[in-house]
Amino acid sequence: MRGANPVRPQEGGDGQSLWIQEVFYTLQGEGPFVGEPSVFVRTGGCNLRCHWCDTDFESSPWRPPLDELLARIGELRPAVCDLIVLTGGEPLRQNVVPLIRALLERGLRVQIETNGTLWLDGMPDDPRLTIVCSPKTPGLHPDLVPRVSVYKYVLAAGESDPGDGLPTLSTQLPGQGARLFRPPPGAAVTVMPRDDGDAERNLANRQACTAVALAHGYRMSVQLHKLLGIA
Ligand SMILES: C[S@@+](CC[C@H](N)C(=O)[O-])C[C@H]1O[C@@H](n2cnc3c(N)ncnc32)[C@H](O)[C@@H]1O
Ligand SMILES: Nc1nc2[nH]cc(C(=O)O)c2c(=O)[nH]1
Ligand code: SF4
Ligand SMILES: [Mg+2]
Repeated sequence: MRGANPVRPQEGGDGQSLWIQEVFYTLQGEGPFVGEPSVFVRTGGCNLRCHWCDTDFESSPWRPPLDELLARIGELRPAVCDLIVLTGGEPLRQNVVPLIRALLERGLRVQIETNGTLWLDGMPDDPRLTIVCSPKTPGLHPDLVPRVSVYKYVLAAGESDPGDGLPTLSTQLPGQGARLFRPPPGAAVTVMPRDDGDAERNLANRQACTAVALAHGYRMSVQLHKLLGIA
């Protein structure tokens, strides 16, 4: 929300009802499953406030019971799609473990998009659960790090470290220096150009991101959905 959202702490709760911004059927536009038909579940609220965040996650009053949410996912999901993406806002801010368990029990795959600062006890350890972490802070939750499949860094021109190409500025405070979390050796790293809402800057961000990917051997992900003009 371009740094305009309230910072909300992690909620406890039994996960039997969740605050949901939207549920929609689209193509995964980012990361390891890019291009795959997916049902997105966007949870409300976030525990961070990234000044360049491109997403609204505060405008929905919907807090359905789990069964109602699962029914909505079922309505939107054609049989050809078995991928559910949990995003937000910050999906691990709420207790999404019961939702994840219910989706896995239905034979579906689940991918989480997370900022990596939170964790939930009882998170299933299932090969059909994929955690993609997009670091925003110098530190991540220690229990999350071993569960991350891919680290996906958002990059802007002139804001990456010449040593490893990864971000050098704070995502929370415009213009402030910060060395964001660095992945463990051998971890899968994807870089993705930041959408600054300006064609010229976005071109520079894509060019810078391409150069970093080529120089450091990272995978490059563009936000496919924005190129296609879909949600
Ligand atoms: C809106 S966030 C929600 C999930 C989680 N809070 C996170 O940050 O990973 C989903 C993805 O969009 C990325 N993102 C947010 N704003 C962006 C922007 N302006 N340009 C490119 N990617 C952006 C985030 O880094 C993250 O990978
Ligand atoms: N199509 C599409 N793919 C996405 N991948 C991550 C997204 C997000 O906002 O978490 C996103 C999104 O908002 N739309
Ligand atoms: S952590 Fe994710 S949802 Fe929260 S403000 Fe940053 S990019 Fe947006
Ligand atoms: Mg998005």
